Amino acid sequence: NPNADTMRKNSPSVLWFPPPSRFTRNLSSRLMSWPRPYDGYLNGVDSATRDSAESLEYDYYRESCPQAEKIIRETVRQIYSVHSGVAPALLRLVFHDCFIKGCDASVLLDSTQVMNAEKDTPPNETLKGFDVIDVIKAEIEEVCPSVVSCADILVLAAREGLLMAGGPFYPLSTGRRDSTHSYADLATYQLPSPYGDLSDTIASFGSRGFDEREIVNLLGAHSIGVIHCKSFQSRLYNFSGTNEPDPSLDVGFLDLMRSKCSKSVSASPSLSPVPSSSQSSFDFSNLTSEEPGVVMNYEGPSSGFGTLYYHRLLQGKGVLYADQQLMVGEETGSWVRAYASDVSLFRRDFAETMMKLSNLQVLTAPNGQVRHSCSKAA
Ligand code: HEM
Ligand SMILES: [Ca+2]
Repeated sequence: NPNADTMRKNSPSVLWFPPPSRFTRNLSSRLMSWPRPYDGYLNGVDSATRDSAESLEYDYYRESCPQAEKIIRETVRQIYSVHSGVAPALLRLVFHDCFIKGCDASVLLDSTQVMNAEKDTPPNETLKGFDVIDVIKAEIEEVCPSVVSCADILVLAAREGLLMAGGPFYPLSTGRRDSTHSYADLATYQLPSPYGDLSDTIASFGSRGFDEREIVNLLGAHSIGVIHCKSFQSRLYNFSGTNEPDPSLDVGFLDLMRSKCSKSVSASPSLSPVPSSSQSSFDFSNLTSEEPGVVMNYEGPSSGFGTLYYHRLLQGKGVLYADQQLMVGEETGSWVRAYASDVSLFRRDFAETMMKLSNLQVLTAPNGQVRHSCSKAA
């Protein structure tokens, strides 16, 4: 594909990571050339389904499975009490699901002989929380088999996790249905790259109906969780092939990040397999990774959801290039300042943008299905 080849040459800085071996085996060589994430794909939201969220219903399972939301809430709380990493894991999982063909649980499907799954693509290499969804689904299946969709479980569980992590609550309607397909090539090309510049990020979110205020707001999700070194390694040592660090990095921050991420990691990104959702022991150990990285609330858990992220951007201390890019735009920059100085504004907006994200392009009856196991189409 000469076209993709040219794009690759022209835009080395927006690539994700070199593909892991499993990916190499699974996907055709066409995908190896990895163009910019959005070229030719600015059709994220299909207008025919944009308003499908209106067919969701508040408390959709009140008769068919009244216990469902309680099971989700309690299971997430229990897991959170031993693994607080469940909150960021589920939040990111919702984002990666809803951005690719809407909130239809397409991200949860396993690869099969005939289909490469989203979870096996490079942008999803470090996604976690699949086993958490499996545990919740198994508990719900015991009381109401094949009634509650994986897509609903995912958005509800993420909301509960966020609440545990100190984030705001938001009401969610239900009645989403699950896809029968997983879209590996869309995930490969359309999930935002950590090396994307502001215009890439605006294009990606804009094509899904999010404006600049909402983008700045949603990225506040990077207040919690872990960012592994390989997601920002080249900013520290070899930015855009210059053999120099990213000049926009604060000097003290550069030293701090280098002390957490040694130069050698960049040469060989981990080829560890994507966590399997079909494992039998539910110890959730893959919610905590051995790989080097930075914990987003590294200055202390007491700082509260939201504030620190924006203050860091103001000081040139955004961890991802894409984070720091929010400061280069006039409008995005002023939203960073607004959220840094008004945490309740941030939280109110975050509740709203999370509702919007959770309702993106949903599948509702008679489309889609309700899976019995979230990693397999029914
Ligand atoms: C331009 C947009 C975005 C980019 C480029 C981006 C990229 C990334 C990257 C590279 C990581 C680290 C992965 C790793 O090293 O393992 C990460 C983590 C994370 N992202 Fe984003 N992200 C974006 C937007 C979002 C949004 C909109 C949300 C949710 C609303 C989100 C939620 C998270 C969370 C919670 C984590 C931590 C995950 C964990 O600890 O398990 N991100 N993101
Ligand atoms: Ca999806």
